[in-house]
Amino acid sequence: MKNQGCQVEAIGINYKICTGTTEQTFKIFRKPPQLNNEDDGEEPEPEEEARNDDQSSMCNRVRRILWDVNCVAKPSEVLAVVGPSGAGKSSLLEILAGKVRPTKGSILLNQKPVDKAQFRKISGYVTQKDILFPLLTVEETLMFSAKLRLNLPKQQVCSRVKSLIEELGLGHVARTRVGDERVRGISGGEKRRVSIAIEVVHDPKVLILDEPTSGLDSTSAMQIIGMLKVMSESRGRTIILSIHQPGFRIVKMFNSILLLANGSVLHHGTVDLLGVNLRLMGLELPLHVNVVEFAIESIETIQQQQRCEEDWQQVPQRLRGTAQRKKRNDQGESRSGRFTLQQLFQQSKVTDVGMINEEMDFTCEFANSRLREIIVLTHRFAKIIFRTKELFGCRTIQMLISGLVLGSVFCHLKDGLEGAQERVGLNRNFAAFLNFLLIIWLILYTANSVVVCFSALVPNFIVGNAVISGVIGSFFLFSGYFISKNEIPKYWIFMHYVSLYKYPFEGFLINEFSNTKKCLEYMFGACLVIFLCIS
Ligand SMILES: Nc1ncnc2c1ncn2[C@@H]1O[C@H](COP(=O)(O)OP(=O)(O)OP(=O)(O)O)[C@@H](O)[C@H]1O
Repeated sequence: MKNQGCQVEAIGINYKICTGTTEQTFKIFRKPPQLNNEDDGEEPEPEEEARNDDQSSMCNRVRRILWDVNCVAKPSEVLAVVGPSGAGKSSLLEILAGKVRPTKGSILLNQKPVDKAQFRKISGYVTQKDILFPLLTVEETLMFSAKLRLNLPKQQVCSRVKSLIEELGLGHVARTRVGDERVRGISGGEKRRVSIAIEVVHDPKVLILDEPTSGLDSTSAMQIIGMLKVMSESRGRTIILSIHQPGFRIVKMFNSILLLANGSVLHHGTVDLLGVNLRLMGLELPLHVNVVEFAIESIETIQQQQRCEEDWQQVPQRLRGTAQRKKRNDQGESRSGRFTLQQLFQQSKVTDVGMINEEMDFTCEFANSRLREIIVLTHRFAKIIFRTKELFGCRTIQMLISGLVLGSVFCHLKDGLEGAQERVGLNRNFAAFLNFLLIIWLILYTANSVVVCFSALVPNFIVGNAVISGVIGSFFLFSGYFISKNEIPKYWIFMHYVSLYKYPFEGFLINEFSNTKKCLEYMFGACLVIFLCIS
């Protein structure tokens, strides 16, 4: 595979979510609604129209998350997405990473529509929340990630992981378990670095990071962004990251900034350009505040001005012209030198797309075969299971008890036909079929309710897991499916009545066989026993 860069471009991204539904009945069978062009004032595209039709009946409240977002991230550059909390940074990154489908707009990779599957192979995405295996050590976590994503000899994989650990300042915790809220492990900042390392280990062409510096001290944050900067410059990688309150030195490392507020782009360009625009608007940068921080702080003003502008757009053109002339005379355009913030910010949109080679070769396979992936994943799973001593112990005890119970139930079973259930064709009757569906539906809901009930009662996942499999298993065992009520030893009979499977099982029998006059036992070709009813 050639060492080429990737330009990632977002064009006209709109993203809306449905926050209220009218029809809840079939919601579980559908994807969460993400609604379209209700207030666009634009013709929906065919695909959107279809989705709209499907969902419009369900959604009565739509929330706009992103609105006409355009941006470009070039190879060898770091694009920082900034903005206040809730501005839509994470949503945009999820869309760029192909995790979420936008309501409208497209993502281009080197000026071609992105192929999601291919993009996943050449990119890395670090989510805002650290999703790690608490029982693995830092080194093991990275080793498994490297083994899955690299097709290199073990020695090289080890040395790459070791150097990454050193580079990210994780050397002192390399052999410490990651941990979670139950078992104390590495710190929050160290977890953040591990999450980054997992995605960096295979050296992706495009790296998308959602707040990589959150929870880090300023030195560590500097170190991380510095590492990403080096990655982008030396290897031509494209880095897109979101960040809150970057320091002076960090801001200097960004090649371009995308300032978001309320899902709209207020600035897309260099940091210097952002400073120039703010000054042109009469917003003087205070001492000891960097330009990005100041721009975020000034967003209130921008939003106010936007609202004024929107109101202004409502005024008829004729009146607007008169008022405009009056305003110019009153203030003197050249004296103030002020433009609306929106106008100025829009001017700074990046237009220089640069020279990108559209013929870049992206055909690459996964690093390892499916078989090897399964082996690596099985190894990891086995390690985790072995380390979950409580779960391992509970499962072993549970298996032993189940074995003993099974043995005690079936040890006196008679040979021959007696006690065995006959399996014959189901009742071919529409009412019986509907009844069958109803029973299935009831079983599903009953099982669901039992699980929810036990999950509320037990203290944690491990105990819950063991209890629920034991309870469900014994319910199944004593339901009458394997052994009839009369054959169950007296000391276990209570379980038959407690079993939640007994009732649907009998319901099925009644539904399928009652009054069907099916023959249950033949002798010399003649029917001996007919299924009339079940008591
Ligand atoms: N699935 C969803 N359901 C409801 N609201 C959502 C959903 N996804 C995003 N939002 C809302 O969209 C807005 C933007 O969210 P997003 O997480 O993208 O913001 P952000 O800029 O990354 O915020 P922060 O910096 O706090 O992480 C928020 O107000 C959030 O509540």
